[in-house]
Amino acid sequence: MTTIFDVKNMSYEVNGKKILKDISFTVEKGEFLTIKGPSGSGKSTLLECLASLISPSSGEIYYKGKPLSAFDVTDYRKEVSYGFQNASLFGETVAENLAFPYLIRDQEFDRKRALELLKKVNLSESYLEQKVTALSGGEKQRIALIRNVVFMPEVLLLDEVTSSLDEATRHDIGEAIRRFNQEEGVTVLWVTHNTEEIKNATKTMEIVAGQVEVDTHA
Ligand SMILES: Nc1ncnc2c1ncn2[C@@H]1O[C@H](COP(=O)(O)OP(=O)(O)OP(=O)(O)O)[C@@H](O)[C@H]1O
Repeated sequence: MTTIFDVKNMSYEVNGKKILKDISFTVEKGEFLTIKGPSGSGKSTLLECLASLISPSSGEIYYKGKPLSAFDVTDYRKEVSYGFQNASLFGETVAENLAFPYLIRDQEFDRKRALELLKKVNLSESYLEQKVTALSGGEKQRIALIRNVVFMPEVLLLDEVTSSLDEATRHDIGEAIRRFNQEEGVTVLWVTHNTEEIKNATKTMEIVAGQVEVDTHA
């Protein structure tokens, strides 16, 4: 088994207040972990640390055995992709957004791959040429999700990506995430409170008073 994350005695402190208190846990390759906890408990803070957007105040996060601080951030982001609520799209069209991952890799846009991904989140091919300003919130969220997996990452970190959406859209996105995990082996860490979404997980983590409690689903 490959250990993806090994979090060792990590704390995160802001303005003298300890949000995460000396937490330790591991995440193995292919796991589907959901993270829950009361508002303000530190769920986003934890994901932001794992995404290398912020640094822990103390302790260390190892990614595949190497401390996060030793990685080049650009290389790291290619492997560990981060999606959040109300993710913003840019440019004019959906195609521009899905072409962006190719642009930063100096590669030619693969239209076929883009169409295949649209299908995975239940959107028709015509969406490729749609203007981003014409999309609904749920459509934007689906495009943002597939933009994260144009080049399949090793890890998907997701922060409440479905919380403002209706049940049907939620289901579509949840199903796509489940498939990325089961069919493509992506390791998923997903902040969500939705019981349907939690059911797909192999583990649930709860953050309570700065500590993590892990429940391995039997
Ligand atoms: N940059 C910051 N400056 C001040 N306080 C911060 C900062 N970042 C986080 N916090 C505080 O840390 C705590 C944890 O925030 P975080 O966003 O991680 O919680 P959360 O569990 O994701 O909450 P929610 O479910 O409401 O999104 C909160 O009390 C928040 O106000």
